[in-house]
Amino acid sequence: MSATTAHFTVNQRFYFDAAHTLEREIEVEGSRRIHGHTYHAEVSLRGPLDPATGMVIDLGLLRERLQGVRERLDHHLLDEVPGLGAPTLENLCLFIAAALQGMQPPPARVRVWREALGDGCVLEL
Ligand SMILES: Nc1nc2c(c(=O)[nH]1)N=C([C@H](O)[C@H](O)COP(=O)(O)OP(=O)(O)OP(=O)(O)O)CN2
Ligand SMILES: [Zn+2]
Repeated sequence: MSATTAHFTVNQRFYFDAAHTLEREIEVEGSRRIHGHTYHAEVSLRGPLDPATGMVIDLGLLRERLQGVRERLDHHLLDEVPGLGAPTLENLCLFIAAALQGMQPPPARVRVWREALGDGCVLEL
């Protein structure tokens, strides 16, 4: 396979601590009470190599964008974050993907998980 036709997937991770409430059909009381989680997120971008740079994208550029996303989530009450909707793992994946609109290459996968609970969500784009 030649370096000019190959596609690569590059990743960047970040984490944030946030509080939320959630309307659920089970564990109703505890979920309605404000409580917090440490969330982890990983974004994957997939694209060809730029032969001039030897990179799909400079990961520093992705880190800068993700820092902006992190600032909108870290130490926030997720219920109040504009554009998020119900503060679920699924909506966090969509929120992060939307915040990366216009990136080249575009995000191919966004994963959000809560390590302590062992639950997570993957958005394949
Ligand atoms: N499909 C989804 N299901 C659930 C989500 C979600 O985002 N997507 N989220 C939750 C809640 O966030 C919930 O807080 C997690 O609940 P639970 O597993 O009960 O964990 P605790 O908060 O009770 O964990 P502690 O052990 O107390 O830290 C549920 N479902
Ligand atoms: Zn929760």
